[in-house]
Amino acid sequence: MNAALPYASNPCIKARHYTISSQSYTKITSIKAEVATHIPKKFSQPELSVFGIKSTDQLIREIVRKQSNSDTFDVRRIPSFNPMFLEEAYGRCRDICAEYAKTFYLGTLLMTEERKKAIWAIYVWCRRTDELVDGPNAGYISLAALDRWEERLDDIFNGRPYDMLDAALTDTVHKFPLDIKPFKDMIEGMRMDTRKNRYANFQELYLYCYYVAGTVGLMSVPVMGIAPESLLSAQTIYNAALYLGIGNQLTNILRDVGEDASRGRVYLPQDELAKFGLCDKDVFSRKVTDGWREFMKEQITRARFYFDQAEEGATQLHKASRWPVWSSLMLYRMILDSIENNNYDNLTKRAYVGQTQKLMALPVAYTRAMSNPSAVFP
Ligand SMILES: CC(C)=CCC/C(C)=C/CC/C(C)=C/CC/C(C)=C/[C@@H]1[C@@H](COP(=O)(O)OP(=O)(O)O)[C@]1(C)CC/C=C(\C)CC/C=C(\C)CCC=C(C)C
Ligand SMILES: [Mn+2]
Repeated sequence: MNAALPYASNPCIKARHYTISSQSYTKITSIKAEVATHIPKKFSQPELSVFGIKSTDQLIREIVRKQSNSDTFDVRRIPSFNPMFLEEAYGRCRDICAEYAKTFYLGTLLMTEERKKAIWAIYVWCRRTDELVDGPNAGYISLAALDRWEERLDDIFNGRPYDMLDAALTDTVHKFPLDIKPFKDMIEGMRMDTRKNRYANFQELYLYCYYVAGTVGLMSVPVMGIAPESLLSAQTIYNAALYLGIGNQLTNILRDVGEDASRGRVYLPQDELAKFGLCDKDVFSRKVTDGWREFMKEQITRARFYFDQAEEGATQLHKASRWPVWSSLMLYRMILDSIENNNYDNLTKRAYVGQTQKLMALPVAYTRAMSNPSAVFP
């Protein structure tokens, strides 16, 4: 199908005429087959340094250096919590994770006791952070409130938690070498969400995805642990964690197009919508056209690319963490299949993965997770 749209019939095109030949479109759809062998220019990772902030390589290098060198690691006051208090704190984190994130919660049940508690504590902090701008009270959020939330984060890391849920994270940062930087960057992502509800291009969207989701990957690696027998560098594995977060967020954005539009938010890159003769009006009209389907095929291909890049790192994690991470990776990626099965109607339908499908994926995730980590991919 030629996705070219004549100028006259396209209500969204203002000053420029966009065409995409069928040959180049075939090239894009065939890129999926190539993605396992090399990183095609089209989907190479945009660099954060273009925004005047540290590149992801620099960011990860600093985190890895800090975490591998205990005497430079942030000195924290060692909290002395009552064991009963901590048990209740983690129990509340567990209940929140089970209630609000069934897929992640299923993944955590495959983890060791200490790791699952740590992820529940990290999840709760992430969910509370997200709820500041996405929750029922988001209308009252201010930059001052986000600054106060960041001060509370500093207190958590300094052994002075504000409440029981914060205390679970204080205990976690004392048990695992978590760095505060990804947590601070997630708060920066929420500041970005309060001032920005359109994204001109993928570079801008990538920055947002790093802030709200890539950071989750960076937070999680010290808890998941790296396989001692892994031949890959920590930097490579952290990059994979970043990719998993990016893949999750891109998928989340594609799943929630309708829901986000009803809140006046369009995360889809404006220049890529325009390339297919689309604009915000098409999103708000909820009309699933052929142009929309072609646009969605490219978006799904790119999201899958990031999951594919994460696979290499997931296999290099500590043996006890690989199955939960592989499960989470596969289950979230299956949302993309659901969007395809809905014939790309993510404007009126919310794609989901049924419980049976989730359970059937677990043994497949297990076999993928148990492949040999020292078999470094070509
Ligand atoms: C088992 C497992 C993977 C656990 C990770 C659980 C965890 C800590 C998740 C935090 C999720 C969260 C609430 C983040 C706040 C911002 C936000 C909402 C991010 C989006 C998540 C989806 O949330 P939800 O589906 O509830 O969406 P709605 O709010 O309803 O729209 C995100 C899409 C980001 C999620 C990112 C990850 C889960 C990244 C996980 C990466 C790792 C665990 C790294 C693994 C390591 C390697 C080497 C691959
Ligand atoms: Mn969402």
